[in-house]
Amino acid sequence: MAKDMTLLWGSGSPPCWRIMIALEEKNLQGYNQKLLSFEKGEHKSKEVMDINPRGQLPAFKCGDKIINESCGACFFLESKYKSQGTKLIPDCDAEQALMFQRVFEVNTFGDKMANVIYYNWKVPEGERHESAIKRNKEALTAEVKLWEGYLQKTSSGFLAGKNFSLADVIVFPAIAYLYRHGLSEERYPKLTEYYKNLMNRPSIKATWPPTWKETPGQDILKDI
Ligand SMILES: N[C@@H](CCC(=O)N[C@@H](CS)C(=O)NCC(=O)O)C(=O)O
Repeated sequence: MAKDMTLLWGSGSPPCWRIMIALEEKNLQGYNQKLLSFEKGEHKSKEVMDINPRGQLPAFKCGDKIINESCGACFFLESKYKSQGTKLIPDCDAEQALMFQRVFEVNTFGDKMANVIYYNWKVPEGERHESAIKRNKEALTAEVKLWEGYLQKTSSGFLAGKNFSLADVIVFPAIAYLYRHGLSEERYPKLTEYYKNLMNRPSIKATWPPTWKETPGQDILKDI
């Protein structure tokens, strides 16, 4: 079953990680996988471009079906293997609505995070401004406070309802990325509790980015 799936991935990439968590949760271990290096430019190789013409990771194939968009791949896996492993879409309307809401909010969250973490990479040297850096940091701070608030309102410890769902599969890697880049554990207690609880979940532990185990993180988000 999992043998006809192929995932080309990069360590630490939240989009790649979410597909790996979904595969674990759906008991789809044993898929073909290849860890590629962003540093070496392997995401621009022919092998990747043949699957993902944007030259981005993840590049994911299930049989002859290509689903590179990480959220799409997670929904596809849940839909195809509904009754296998963890049920990731709640039945209850209210929980399902919240799950969809949180899943698609991750795009805004990701953009705001990238605007801070990758500012120097995205903006050429002559076009950089202290005012833009400050504005991006303020926007990310407001965004992180929003997620801290969401978690204050849930008693389950999950993002959408009583159980672990696609919202957690998809958003957890982005939250972990914040901590990897130096987010204060003290300033966001609920987010930190969520992060620390879920980091021990078997699907998350089994797929923890290998490079994160080997190298220290950065402190770029320490004043967020
Ligand atoms: N929307 C895509 C985004 C994938 C993406 O941004 N991948 C990044 C790594 S996290 C990448 O490959 N960046 C290299 C590049 O764009 O050249 C998804 O969610 O799957």
